[in-house]
Amino acid sequence: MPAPVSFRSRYKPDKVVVEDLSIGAEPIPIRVINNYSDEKPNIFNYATSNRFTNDASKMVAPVGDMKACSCHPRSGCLPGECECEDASSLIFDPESRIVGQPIGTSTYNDHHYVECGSHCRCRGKCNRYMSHDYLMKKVEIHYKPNMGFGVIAKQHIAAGMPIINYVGTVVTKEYHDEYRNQLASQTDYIFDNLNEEHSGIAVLTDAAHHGNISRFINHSCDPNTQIVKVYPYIYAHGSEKISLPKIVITASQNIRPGDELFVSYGSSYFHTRNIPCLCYTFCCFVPPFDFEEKAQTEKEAVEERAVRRKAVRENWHNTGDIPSIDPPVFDID
Ligand SMILES: C[S@@+](CC[C@H](N)C(=O)[O-])C[C@H]1O[C@@H](n2cnc3c(N)ncnc32)[C@H](O)[C@@H]1O
Repeated sequence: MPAPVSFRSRYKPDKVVVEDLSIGAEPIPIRVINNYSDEKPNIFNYATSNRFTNDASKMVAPVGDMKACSCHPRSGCLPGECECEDASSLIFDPESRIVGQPIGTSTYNDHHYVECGSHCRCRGKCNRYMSHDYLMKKVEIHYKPNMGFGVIAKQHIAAGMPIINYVGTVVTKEYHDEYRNQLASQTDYIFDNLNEEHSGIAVLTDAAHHGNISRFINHSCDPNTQIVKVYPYIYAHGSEKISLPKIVITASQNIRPGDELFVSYGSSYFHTRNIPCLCYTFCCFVPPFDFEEKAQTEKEAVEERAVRRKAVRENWHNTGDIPSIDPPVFDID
């Protein structure tokens, strides 16, 4: 009689290539799984908060310049009474879930939230805050041949819940244009958190060398997360400086363990880089829409990515110091 095959032995365990990507910076370790090769993510500084180039930090208004709410600490900061609440386009329930707004879209420009904090009269005791500097959800980074590394949820995340802040080096657009050429293939991790609609000042968050797991979130034309801009203060009209929002990635639908997190980069991301979108969703809005044609371009894209990764790795081995091409920075948060 053949020996019974145990359920476990039929499945290969995941190959862990990094035990904790955050090297202890996050409360929950982040494993990196690559069942295809020994490749690890390119080297970067894992960080839980933004850092600013000198030019960008001069643009950010000091706390004293910004307005806050004058609610009593026990008032609960209710709509119609709280200035922070009234300045927000989103409403949150007591568990900090987005409610009262059609969710499921990813256009972050329409979604902003002003959270209360220690600078308000309520001292932030009202729980009207949603940006967490640390990762509050269990996730893993998994390698897939078509898109490279991506973020996989390892727990249920309810629709509307914040997941992680997009963290990187904050630079003004002008400054970035200047050093963009040096970075050439490193522009994959730039988030355009343009503040132009408020102040005319354009700011980017670049997570190429400094960032957290949000830099690994891949694109889908049918994403399950959306971006919310969270302002720490009420924007003071007429100010020459900006109130810089935190970029918070929130679940736009219920996410189950094993689901990959996707955000929408917008079609211009793919047009400017001339690469195909490989999300394979039926609502894919990036040409080519033909699956056969896409399969060919996918092969090219995978090859091209392998070449780019190799170049970055070689640069790292030769110079031993990729972060040296980063602009000078200092931390202000
Ligand atoms: C912000 S990075 C995401 C993390 C990346 N996968 C990695 O391994 O570092 C963006 C890059 O991931 C890949 N990518 C993400 N979503 C994709 C998609 N829908 N189709 C094709 N490539 C995608 C592209 O190479 C893109 O430039």
